[in-house]
Amino acid sequence: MASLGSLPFLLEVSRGSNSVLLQNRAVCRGWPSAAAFCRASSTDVDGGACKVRFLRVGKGEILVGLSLVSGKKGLRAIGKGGSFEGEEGGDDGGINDGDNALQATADKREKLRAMRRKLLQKIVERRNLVSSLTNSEVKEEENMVSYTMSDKTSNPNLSPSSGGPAGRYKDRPVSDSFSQSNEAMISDTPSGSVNGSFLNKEMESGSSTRVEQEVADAVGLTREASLETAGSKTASQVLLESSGTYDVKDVNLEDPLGAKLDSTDVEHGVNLEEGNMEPPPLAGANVMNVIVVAAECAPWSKTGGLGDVAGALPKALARRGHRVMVVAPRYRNYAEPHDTGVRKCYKVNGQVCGCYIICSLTSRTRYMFNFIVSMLFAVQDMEVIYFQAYIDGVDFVFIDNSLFHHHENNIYGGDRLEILKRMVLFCKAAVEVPWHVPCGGVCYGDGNLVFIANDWHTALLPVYLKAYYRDNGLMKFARSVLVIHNIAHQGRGPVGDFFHIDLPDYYMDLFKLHDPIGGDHFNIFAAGLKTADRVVTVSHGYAWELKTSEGGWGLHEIINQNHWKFQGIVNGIDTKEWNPEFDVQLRSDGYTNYSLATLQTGKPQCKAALQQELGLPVRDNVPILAFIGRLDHQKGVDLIAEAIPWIVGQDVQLVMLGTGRPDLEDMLRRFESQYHDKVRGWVGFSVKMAHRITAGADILLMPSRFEPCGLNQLYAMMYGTIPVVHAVGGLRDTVIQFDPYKESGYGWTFDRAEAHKLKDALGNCLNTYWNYKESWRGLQIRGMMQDLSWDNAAQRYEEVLVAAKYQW
Ligand SMILES: Nc1ncnc2c1ncn2[C@@H]1O[C@H](COP(=O)(O)OP(=O)(O)O[C@H]2O[C@H](CO)[C@@H](O)[C@H](O)[C@H]2O)[C@@H](O)[C@H]1O
Repeated sequence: MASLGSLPFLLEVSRGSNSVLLQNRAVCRGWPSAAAFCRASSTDVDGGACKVRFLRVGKGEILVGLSLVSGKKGLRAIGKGGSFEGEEGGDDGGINDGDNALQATADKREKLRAMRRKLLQKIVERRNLVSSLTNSEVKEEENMVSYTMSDKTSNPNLSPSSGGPAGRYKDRPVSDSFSQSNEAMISDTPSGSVNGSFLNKEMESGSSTRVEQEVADAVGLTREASLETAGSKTASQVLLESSGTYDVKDVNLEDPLGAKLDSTDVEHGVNLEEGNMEPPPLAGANVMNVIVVAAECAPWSKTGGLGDVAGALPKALARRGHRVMVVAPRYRNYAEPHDTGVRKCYKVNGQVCGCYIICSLTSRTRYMFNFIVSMLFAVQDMEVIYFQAYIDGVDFVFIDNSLFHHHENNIYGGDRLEILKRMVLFCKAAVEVPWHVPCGGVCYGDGNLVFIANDWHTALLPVYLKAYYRDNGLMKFARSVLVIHNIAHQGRGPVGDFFHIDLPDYYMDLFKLHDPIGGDHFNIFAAGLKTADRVVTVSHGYAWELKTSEGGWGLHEIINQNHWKFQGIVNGIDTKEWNPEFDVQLRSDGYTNYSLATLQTGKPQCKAALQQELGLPVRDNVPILAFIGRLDHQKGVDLIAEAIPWIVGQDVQLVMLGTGRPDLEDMLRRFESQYHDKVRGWVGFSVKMAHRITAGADILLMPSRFEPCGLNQLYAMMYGTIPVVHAVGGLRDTVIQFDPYKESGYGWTFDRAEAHKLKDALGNCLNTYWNYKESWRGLQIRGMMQDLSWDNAAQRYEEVLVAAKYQW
């Protein structure tokens, strides 16, 4: 029995030759006087000897070692009144570390203390720097706001840089959210970096990498173990924790030291609790490295909802404590990311040598066929350059190659083989990012790693992960999750397309799908669904629909066969980008920000500004109906067209914004010229107008034939705009029908994608708008009060990531 007094301690349970059981390690920290306990899971101790040791990192400078040997399940070590004892067959062998070990550990501890002193010194220096900058920051923020208000540049996303403390962005355009994030970084970060988010990260990591290693050394862990122990914490978190300022309340949360030190550092007089401490990760012990791979990512590239999700979900995952990266193609020269200097070559558009050999071994004819294919489509070594930026807690990595250039307005454009070539290169380059691209000085590595691929464009990633790496004993701990945003697009082609994706012959079956009409074809989504460790879709309603022959678009059987790994999670929204209170698009041209408290004045002002901007009669008492979206069959814009004679017969105004099918674009233009006093059809992609219409309109129409989730109805509700939707997919999940008796619900729904159904629902909606003002206000308030943020969804995603991680 060893007395510990009342000092902080770390209890570490290990088994066999591993000094640390990374996945099943049980750690206990706290004060021995409390009844702290550590329970090792049965897999830790069943049938094997366990060693338990205490590491003390406190002022008393006492180290106590103690061994427990147990062949039984449920080993427990219980601390009571400053002493520890083994239970259930545990044998408290007493202190068994020799003097030498004690001396070595004492040395390490001394090293740690020196590091901590150095670190605290840095914190003091940086804090002083921050306070000296505070005044100038405030001024510069004001400047930036006024600059943005007068901004009349054509790109709605860009406003001139404040040229403020984020000196990195000085003298060049930077999106408003980036300016904000840089400012937030400057004020939030305990170290008070003045160099903008990316430099801040670099600064943190530059020193933290060293410190991490030293900390790991000091407690006898390998570097990998240390990184994995710290889970996916950012370098700054590791730093803070190693400096003892991390107030750990969750017993599952692990850090290399595990010691809670006094928050007031006597030597330097720094009260760390007053600083901007990062709270413990919400993900607890589940923190991991997450890489979201998508063909588009807002605000850099966006054709629709996928861009929004790729821009927002990662931030929510990062807020939970995960180390998160987004990988997207670099379609043009973006302002924020910098060249990492990393260059790699990947083969595209043909067979790899290994594949030729396999083919030649199996069949002479196949060899000949491959040979001809390779003659027709020469194998090319394409060099990619990796760019990187760190914004809002997320690493954004952009893959550069001339194949991607100038495609930001035409991401899925070009002929089938061109798109395929882009996606092959993108997926090949993305899957190796965790090996090659240092983010904040440290690569993600492939342990504790989950990729999140999105739609067919990146559905090759799970396949490459398996075929190139896991089948060959590499990336053994990396997993993949595939998210279905829209099953209608699948990456289909003739079977011969298989020879462009560089996979061994025996992978062909994954891609081959029989179409009742077209016969056998090549299908990328099918292969991704079969290969991914988990599959998610973006609402519960759509998850159900995908399993039906009507909703699965030919993939329902595969989805049903993989039911066990399939799940619906309703999208969230970026409540910073899409929030009437902070929306930067509402700060000029007569628009105004508003909240629930100022809804009664703010929204009418936005409405008047919208009418003014679009040249519609400025009238407060006329409801504005809006449609925003891609002009295609999915979105049901033709149902609005069918209902237009009835619509224009009402005292309403109609505003439609969209791009897509040329015939539907023409239709918008025609409506505008035909009903010029009531209808506006804006053909084009304008983020600014999407925000302004959402704020100024009273009613949003979403007659989608199918809608996996739908984001516009969520944005509408946040802005007090009432949705009228076809109850399908995610629209059914998110828009609850208004009940006038209970005064509940968020809008109107109709059950079939037919024009008369739309008219019925819209008629009821307009009746309420004109005659039941209180009910209308109730609808607005309920909609605005919902928590539609990504935080809930991120938690659900985390469950999926964990399930994937532990799947073998
Ligand atoms: N002309 C235009 N100008 C400016 N902005 C425009 C625009 N047209 C569309 N947008 C914007 O693009 C986004 C569209 O999001 P949606 O979720 O409605 O659609 P999408 O069908 O692309 O996404 C797919 O993926 C998402 C994400 O999972 C699912 O919600 C959805 O159901 C599924 O079809 C919104 O941010 C909208 O404002």
